[in-house]
Amino acid sequence: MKNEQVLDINQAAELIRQAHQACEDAYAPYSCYKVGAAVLWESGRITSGVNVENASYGLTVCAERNAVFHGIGLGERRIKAVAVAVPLEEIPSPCGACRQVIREFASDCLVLLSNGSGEIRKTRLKDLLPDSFGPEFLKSI
Ligand SMILES: O=c1ccn([C@H]2C[C@H](O)[C@@H](CO)O2)c(=O)[nH]1
Ligand SMILES: [Zn+2]
Repeated sequence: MKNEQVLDINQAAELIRQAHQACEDAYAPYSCYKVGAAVLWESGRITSGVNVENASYGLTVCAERNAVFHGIGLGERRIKAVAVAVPLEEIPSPCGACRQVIREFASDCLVLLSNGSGEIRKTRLKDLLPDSFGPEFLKSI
């Protein structure tokens, strides 16, 4: 049940810092809504990502998914926590697609949402995506 563990305060601060730092490189020329995300894996590694928009709007990929996919490509499989940061007043909230992608690698995990003033909303994947569908459902097939 490692996913249920509470994060060390320094790890949480570092995760949020990396999400904010990533946010600076977000590519969001159409929405101008820049997002940075950082994922803490069970290994202790942190990967980050930004939203990448496209002139063909539907090809846009969120910061959260890019941060997760970066870790998967490095061999990571278990997410411990995710931080999402925006440089605005409104605290961000991951979209449904990103919640489901995080769910693939964590049945539950800490989710830290931070705005431009450094305010933090602390929540959990289970609260953001209740009664979720995940890999275990396919194990009996
Ligand atoms: O949690 C979120 C919400 C939105 N976006 C991106 C997608 C798009 O580029 C822009 C506006 O939706 O923000 C993210 O990266 N993460
Ligand atoms: Zn998303």
